[in-house]
Parts: sequence; C-alpha cells; structure tokens
Amino acid sequence: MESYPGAASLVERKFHVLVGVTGSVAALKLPFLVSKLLDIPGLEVTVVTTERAKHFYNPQDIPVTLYSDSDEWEMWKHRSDPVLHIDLRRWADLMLVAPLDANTLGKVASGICDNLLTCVIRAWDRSKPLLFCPAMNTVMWEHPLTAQQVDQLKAFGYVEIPCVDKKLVCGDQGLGAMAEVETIVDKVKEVLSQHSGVQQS
Ligand SMILES: CC(C)(CO)[C@@H](O)C(=O)NCCC(=O)N/C=C\S
Repeated sequence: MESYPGAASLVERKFHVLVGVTGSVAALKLPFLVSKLLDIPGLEVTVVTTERAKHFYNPQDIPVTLYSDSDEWEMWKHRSDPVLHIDLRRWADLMLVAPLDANTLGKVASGICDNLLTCVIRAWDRSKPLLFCPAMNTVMWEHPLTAQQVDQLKAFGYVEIPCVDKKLVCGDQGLGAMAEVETIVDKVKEVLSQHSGVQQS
C-alpha cells in the first residue's frame, strides 16, 4: 500500500461495537454475548462496565478490552491526557447496552452521568446506532416510570431490544428478562448490514 494521504481510509477497518453492561443479573450473559458478537466477521468489540455489573461475571471470561470507572481516572491526570469516555464515543460505530438495568435506564433518561458508561452515553453521537436491552424484575418493569424512561430513550433515537417474559432468577414469572443473546446478535447484524450498505453506496 502506497503511503499517500487517505490511504488508511481505503483500508476496510473493523466495525467497532461498544458493549455497555450494567447491574442486572442478566449481566451473567456477558461472556456468551461477547463471544457471539466476535463470531460476526469484521467486528471489533470493547466493553464498558459499571461497578455493580462486575458482580455478575468474571473478567477473565471477557476476551476483549474491558473498561471500568477507574480506567477513566487512571488515564486522565493532566490536561493533555486522553478523556476515556470521549475517546470511546469516537471509537465506537455502534453501542449496545446489554443488560440495561433499571438504575442506568433512569440515569440515561434524565441525563445523569456519574460513571464511565453513562458518560459515554451522555456524549453519544446520535447519528450512530445505540441499542439497549432492558432487564429488571417484573415489578420494576411494570412501574410506570419504566415505560416513560424507555420512551424517552426511543425519543433520543436509541433502539430498544425488548425484554421477554420468563421465570426470573428470583422466582417471579413475567416480563423483565433480557432478550435472548441470539435476538440481540441478530439485531446487531441487521444494523451492521444497513451500515455496510451505506459504505457500499
Ligand atoms: C438472568 C436471566 C438472563 C436468566 O434467564 C433472566 O432471568 C434475566 O434476564 N433476568 C433479568 C431480570 C432481572 O434482572 N431480575 C432481577 C431480579 S428477579
């Protein structure tokens, strides 16, 4: 490859998927979700976790870069240092928040950004797709706040991958279970095909 200006732009870089994970018990599916995303050719995956989500998975089961709040503060000590949540919003072509727990849903709907994940979302470039997978106990899902907040996120242009009706880990039966990983991956593929369509045009 000649080293003329713009040469790099001619090389098909990978499609960058940023996975956000929050503190629903559905976060136990993160290793499976990441591995199925990595099966999609041309994808590069990075994960941003909240502190509460860490309770549900083992970081050794996540074979990609995994950022959490301390990374932001380790990285920024002086004015010239990179700002991680801004670097991540630039790096990502698509964001997938799976699971989106009730706490982070509320924060995103009202613009609270008190951790790395909510800062990336608050800074998100809304011309890029942001998919979210709500997951919470049925009685939380049925609280009137939830529909208001989900509608607010859809009004921002974010795409809901709806929760499903299941027997939940606490024994309750009903809506609130995160969409199946296969459903989530199919949705990412669908958006990806639209995106690559744009690239071909
Ligand atoms: C964990 C999994 C994926 C097992 O199939 C499913 O139950 C689920 O998505 N639960 C999320 C709902 C939740 O956070 N419940 C919290 C209290 S009941």
